[in-house]
Order: sequence, then structure tokens, then C-alpha cells
Amino acid sequence: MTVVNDVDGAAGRTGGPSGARGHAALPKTRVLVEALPWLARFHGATVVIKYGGNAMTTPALREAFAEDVVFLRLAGIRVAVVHGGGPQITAHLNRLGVESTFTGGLRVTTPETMEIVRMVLVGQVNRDVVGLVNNHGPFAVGLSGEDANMFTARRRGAIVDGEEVDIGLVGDVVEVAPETVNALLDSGKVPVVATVARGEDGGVYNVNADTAAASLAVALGAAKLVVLTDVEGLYADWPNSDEVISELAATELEAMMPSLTAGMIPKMEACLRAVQGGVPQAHVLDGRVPHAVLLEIFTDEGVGTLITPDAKHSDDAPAAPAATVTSPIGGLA
Ligand SMILES: Nc1ncnc2c1ncn2[C@@H]1O[C@H](COP(=O)(O)OP(=O)(O)O)[C@@H](O)[C@H]1O
Ligand SMILES: CC(=O)N[C@@H](CCC(=O)OP(=O)(O)O)C(=O)O
Repeated sequence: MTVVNDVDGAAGRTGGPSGARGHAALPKTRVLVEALPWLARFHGATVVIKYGGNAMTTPALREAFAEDVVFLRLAGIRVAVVHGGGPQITAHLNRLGVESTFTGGLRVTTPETMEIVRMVLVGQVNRDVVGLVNNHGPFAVGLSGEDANMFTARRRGAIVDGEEVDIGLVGDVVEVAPETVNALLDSGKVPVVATVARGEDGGVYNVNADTAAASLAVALGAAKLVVLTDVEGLYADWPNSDEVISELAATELEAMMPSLTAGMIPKMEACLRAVQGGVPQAHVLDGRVPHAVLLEIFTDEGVGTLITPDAKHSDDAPAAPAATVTSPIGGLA
């Protein structure tokens, strides 16, 4: 026999048994009902999540991320994860006494560094993310951009003061073969991708994970690119103010690009590439907030920074929205 807890005690006795028990669960039903339009919108759609190394810091955050991924998958979303691992690579290089620097947000990659990047991203971080997701069932399959030539890279430099500077074995994605990822998605799996790529010249290249995630999102025709990082979103005047830009269109972002620094350069380049390549939304979220992905996809909360393509200037399309700035607590400034 199953006994239902009489959570409302006396209220239940005085007000009748059914009414009091139902009230206790009401807030939960509101959350579920709020998710309904979002479930309808994204069911069957492809979402690419970029999981940044800075968003993997605590076990609780990693566990919440895995729960979000599995929730999306079970809600009928085709979800592919592209992970970073910058801090993990740096920690390993430090342990080995190998110095490492960043130029324009990209790691200067010598052949020795490249070996360690490949080892950490493919052999360590990729395995960790796959394991986290698979605590919930046989969903995740780990891949590197080298597998079945998923990503083909071309050596690229970094732009410093308008000049291109050589940074070694760093690649930009020039071609994506999405068939393997698509086959996994078709069979209900969650592809988890490390961003090492084969070069056009047959070499091995270090590809920034934001760049790779955007290229994959375009090739898959994704409905959304979600980028998890270690800040609330794109700050309007970083590091002087903590005002987050809640939404901006591609051309507005293009105009901001020369003023960006550090890891935001490849991240915003990637968001731009995604929306200009046909992905309707690229969303930068705070990966330090547990369940940031669920919050963004299934609730009406506007969090982080949303990048959208420029609106078409026709009679039936609205004009491109002006950049909107929110205060850290989310109210419109
Ligand atoms: N305008 C800006 N808004 C937010 N963060 C910025 C901005 N400009 C530079 N940054 C820096 O970019 C960092 C995010 O990039 P990165 O460290 O590469 O993250 P991830 O590991 O998630 O890819 C932030 O922690 C911040 O230090
Ligand atoms: C060229 C380049 O910078 N590659 C990155 C690849 C990992 C990455 O992008 O990790 P996050 O997303 O955690 O920053 C690196 O070597 O750190």
C-alpha cells in the first residue's frame, strides 16, 4: 500500500484531503507549463553546446551540466557538445614546466605544446565529459575533430593591432564533415567533440573550442549555439563595468569586435560566424550558474548575451534591435 504524506497536516484535515495536497505541488507545475512552448519549439531541433574549460571548475557544476545535457536529449533535442579545456591544458603544461602564452585569445602552440593539447583535450577532458553524461545512461560518444576528418583546419595567425602574428600550430576550421555527428544524433546519441583537427597539409592543429563549436553548428544547421563561459555574458565596457549586453545583432557585434580583448575575441568571432552562417541564435551563458542551459532553453528568463543575425529589411520584418544592456540582476537598464 502506498501512503501519501499529508504535507499540509491540519489544513488537509480541515479543508478536505484533495485540495491541500494539490496546492503544495502547484509551483512545480507552473515551471513545467512554462517550459511547454520551449519544448514545442526545440523538439527535434539541433542545439550545439560549447562547454568551456572555465565552466568545468567544480564537481557540482559539472554534474549539473551533465543533467542539463541529458534533460535536453530526453526532451527530444538533438544535442551535440563541443568542449574546451584551456585551464586544464595550462595546468598540465605547468606541471611539465612548459611555458604557454596567449595572443589575441589564442594559445601560442609549438609542436611540443600541440602534443600536450591533444593529450589533455582528447585523452582527459573528452573522457571526463563523456563519463559525466553517461552516468545517466548510454548517451555520450566522444570524438575528436580528427575522427573521420570531421574538422579540416588551416593554419591561422592572431590579429594584434591590426597585424597578423604567427602563433604556431593554431588552426581555423575551413571544412566540416558533419556526417559522423549526424549519424550519432540520428541514433539518439550525444556526440562530445574535442577540438583538435587535421590540417589541410596533413598536420595536427589546435582549434579554439568556440571556433570549432560555431563551425559545427553551421554545418549541422543548428537552431541554436549555446556558449558556456565564466562570465555573465558580454560586458559592454569590460573590465570597467559589469553591465551585460543582453542582446545584439551581428552588425552591432562586428562594430564592437576591435574593442574586445582576451578570450572574448575568439568567442565573439565564433558567435558572429554562427549567426552569419545561418544559425538563428548564438547565446553566451554563465557556466558558473548551475543549470544555466536549462534556465535559458526552457524558461522565460533572459540570461547572458544573445547574438542574432541582422533582421532582413523588408516590410514584414522588424528592424535590427538596438543593443540592449541589462544590469547584473537582470533588469533593463
Ligand atoms: N567584453 C568582455 N565581456 C566579458 N568578458 C570579457 C570581455 N573581454 C574580455 N573578457 C574575458 O574573456 C573571458 C572569457 O573567455 P575565456 O577565458 O576564453 O573563456 P572560456 O574558457 O569559457 O572559453 C572572461 O573571463 C574575461 O576575462
Ligand atoms: C588555439 C587555442 O587557444 N586553443 C585552445 C583549445 C581549448 C579551448 O578553447 O578551451 P576553452 O574553451 O576552455 O578556452 C587552448 O589551447 O586553450
